[in-house]
Order: sequence, then structure tokens, then C-alpha cells
Amino acid sequence: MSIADLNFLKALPKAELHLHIEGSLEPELMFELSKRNNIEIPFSSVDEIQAAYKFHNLQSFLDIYYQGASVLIHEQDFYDLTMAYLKRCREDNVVHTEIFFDPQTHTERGIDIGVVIGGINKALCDANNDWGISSHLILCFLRHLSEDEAIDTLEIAKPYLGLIKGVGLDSSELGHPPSKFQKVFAMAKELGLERVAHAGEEGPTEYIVEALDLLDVSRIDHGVRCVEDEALIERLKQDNIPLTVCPLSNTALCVYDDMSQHPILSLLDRGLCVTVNTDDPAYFGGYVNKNYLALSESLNMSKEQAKKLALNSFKASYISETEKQKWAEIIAAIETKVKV
Ligand SMILES: Nc1ncnc2[nH]cnc12
Ligand SMILES: [Zn+2]
Repeated sequence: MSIADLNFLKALPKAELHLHIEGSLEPELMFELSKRNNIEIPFSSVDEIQAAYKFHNLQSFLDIYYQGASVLIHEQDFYDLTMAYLKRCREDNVVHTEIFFDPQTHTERGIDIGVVIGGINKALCDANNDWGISSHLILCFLRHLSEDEAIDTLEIAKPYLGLIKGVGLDSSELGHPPSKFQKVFAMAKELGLERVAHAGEEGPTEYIVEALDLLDVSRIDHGVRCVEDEALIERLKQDNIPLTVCPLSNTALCVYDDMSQHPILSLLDRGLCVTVNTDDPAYFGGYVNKNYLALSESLNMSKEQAKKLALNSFKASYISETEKQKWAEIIAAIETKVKV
């Protein structure tokens, strides 16, 4: 890709809607926090950590991801983690981000949910004040745990609901259908929270349908397996349900053997509201612009397609209609012709 093309991708304002903050823990910070907090990790160097990042499916990644998160103890750790991610947003011209966090990964280890939310929120406020990056926070339930544990998590989050935009569902998908969490999602809706869920990453198309019908979600995270069901594709299009797609994640976790097989651009061309996101950038090889770049290199993404993906990222977000309009106008004004 030429320098002009790279500059074009960078110039596009973008929103990120599918980012697990724990998945932005870079090996360097993991190592630093393990020393700072005296937490043992089974690696003796940053290189050793990086060498362990070879995954063959979602579970092989999650095992390492939960182990990595064990170095996060104090509010300052969550602040440092979030601030490091927001610096990457600034570099990539990501001007709005909707961040997932997994409270149960921390409360299970005896960390107070207030410590987690406090550290993340302070970094989000600083990035908003200093760099104008806006954000929302989405609390995810771990689907390999029980619904009662998810309900307990929603309960302890109640004092912080003013800082939380919505709830999500993540972790091991296969064997943990959305139907398992119908009650807690109804409670979240009652509390006025937005709802999203991972579905159709490794799991079958039925999980996408369940997330829509039983959890009443307004976005699907991943959702790429919708390509197996024509009627579902039509429904997602008609009902304007966005998919937060994560290209580099999908190849790192072997959902696709090669990026050239990825369906994101064909779904875009069919009129679905697909968006580009990182999922767990510290583990999957890059942040937002790297994901766009991969689509350029492997799928020959055009500049018009890139603009549409950036536009979709704001359309699919939970920002106000006025803000959406503002970003749409800015994106529309970006020149697609290479200037000499
Ligand atoms: N890609 C992914 N799928 C499900 N749960 C996750 N938690 C972090 N990354 C995830
Ligand atoms: Zn995810």
C-alpha cells in the first residue's frame, strides 16, 4: 500500500465498537505490572510472552488472556492499561470508542468492581479532556459462568450505572448460548442499559438469532457466521442490526485460514452495517488502522469501501444523532482521489 493510501486511512475519523480493554494489555505492560504487583506469570521476558501468542481457536486464546489479566490489581493499573489503549486511538484517529470490560475476571480474584471502573473511567475522562476522544463503557458478562453470577455482577455494578452505557456477553461461545442469559439481559433492559452480545464468531447462526430474539440486542459482536444463512443476512439488513467485525482477530483465532477468505467486504457490499474493530489488539497483531490495512492488502478494499466502513462505525455507535451527522459530513468531505 502506498504512503498516500496509508495517509488516507489515517485521515479517516473512526469509531471503535468492539474492544476488550483487557485485550489491549501489551506484553511490555503485562511484564511491568507483574513486577510492580509481585504477580507471577509463566514468562520470563516480553519475547517469551509474544512467543506464546499462537492460537488455534477462541478457547486457546482465552486461557492466555485470563492469565494475562491477573497482573491488574490497583486502580492505577486499570488507568495505565486504558490510557495506553487511548494513545493508540489517538495515533489511529479513532475519535470515539465503546469499551468492553469483564468485571468477573477481576472480582473473582477479589478486586473490587469500583477499582476496575474507577481506573478505566479516569483514563476515559482524561482522554476526553486532553484529546477530545469520546467513549462509552460496556459491561460484559462471562458466558462460561452461570446466569446467577451475571445477575450478581449486575447488582454490584448498580452504584456505577451512571458510567455504564450497556451490557454485553463474551468469553467461550460454544456450549453457552444467549438463551442462558435471558433473565439478566431483561434486567439490564429494565435498568435502561443498551444490549450487545458476541454471537456467530465460532458459534452457529442460531446463536445470532437467539441474541436478537431473546436478549433484544441492538448490535451483534462478530456475527460473521451469518453468511451461512441467507434469511438471517436479510433480517440483519432489514432491521439495520450492525455487526462489529474484527478481521485480525478472526484470522488469529483461525475462524478464517487467510484474510483473503474474510466476508466483511461482501457483507458491506450487500448493504449490511458492518464495522471494523480490533477485539484484543495486544494479542491479535494490531489496532484499528492495522485492521483496515489488512483489508486493503488482502481484499483490495477501495477507498469508497473504507469510507463506508468508517461511516458505519459512527452509525452503529451509541453517540447522539447530532454527533453521527457531524462525523458523516466530515467523512463525506474526505477526498478519495490521490492528491499529488
Ligand atoms: N474474541 C472474543 N470472543 C469472546 N470473548 C472474548 N473476550 C475477549 N475476546 C473475546
Ligand atoms: Zn470480542
